[in-house]
Amino acid sequence: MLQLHHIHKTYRQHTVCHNINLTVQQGELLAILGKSGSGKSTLLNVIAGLVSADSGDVFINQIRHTHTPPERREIAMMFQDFALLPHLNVWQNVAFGLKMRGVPAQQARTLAENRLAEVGLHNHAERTINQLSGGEQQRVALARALVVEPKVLLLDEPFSSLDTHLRQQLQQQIRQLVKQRHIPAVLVSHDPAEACLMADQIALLHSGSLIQHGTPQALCAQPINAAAARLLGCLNVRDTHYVPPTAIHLGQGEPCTLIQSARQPHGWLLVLQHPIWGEISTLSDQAPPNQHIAVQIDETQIVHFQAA
Ligand SMILES: Nc1ncnc2c1ncn2[C@@H]1O[C@H](COP(=O)(O)OP(=O)(O)OP(=O)(O)O)[C@@H](O)[C@H]1O
Repeated sequence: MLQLHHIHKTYRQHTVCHNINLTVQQGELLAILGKSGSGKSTLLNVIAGLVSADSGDVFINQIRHTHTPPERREIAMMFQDFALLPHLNVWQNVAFGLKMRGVPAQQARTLAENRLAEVGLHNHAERTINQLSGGEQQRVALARALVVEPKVLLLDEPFSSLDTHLRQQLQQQIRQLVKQRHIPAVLVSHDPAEACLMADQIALLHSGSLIQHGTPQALCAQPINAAAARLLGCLNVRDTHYVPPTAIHLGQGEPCTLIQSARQPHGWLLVLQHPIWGEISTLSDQAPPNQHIAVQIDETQIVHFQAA
């Protein structure tokens, strides 16, 4: 289990982590969502020991690691840019961390090959890194992260350079491995869809503060304020309220002007001008009419944000 207690960090007078408290259980993946500069990487680096917090504590499996050097925290990190060593082949890259820990060469090779098999790369062990695609390189990075049997897995936007298909494959694979290995994992992301797909819980960071924390379903149903709703990628967000697309029904109620329609994989995304609620977006399984459409909003599903 990973626990953060009252983590606080400032750079000069600028607070980048403001009294952060979080717990990630074994086999659970926590996604940290926030805008650029909100403090996501700083928090990850505090967990890894690469940055010292001004105050607060990091616990791994109930043991305080606040002042443990990074190499003794038993944490594995995966980054956006893979950080593989080009002069070593695939299995040597995976075995590198074991070699540094003094594991005998043959044993390190066997363990590396087992991890490569786990990520579907057992036939690529002898290749050089530049003979691999981006997705394969990222799976080598995953095998390398897991081979040292880490107590915590940290993922700093590891999918941003992959195409949609590879990204989905690796997202699923990481989720499965975190469950199988029963380790806590923390994923830093800008992408609400990725966070909702992968995470058991999401923490929303805004200017260094944790503004909301919970399951993806709970957060999307009741975002605490407009900033939280926007971070979650919700449509129909105003500073005072949020209308979930599911609260909007087509075919009766107020006539609305159709501003825009776009075909999506799961139907039509419509943007409408409603006489009371202003611009709203909804999904429809039917092709929209030309200019006007009747819309009813189910007011019971409107979430009103707390006053700031
Ligand atoms: N070593 C440093 N010295 C001074 N300021 C820093 C340092 N590292 C980060 N910062 C500042 O702290 C703030 C948070 O940075 P951080 O990298 O944690 O944000 P982030 O949410 O990960 O951003 P991004 O999504 O762009 O990677 C930023 O304003 C950044 O400029």
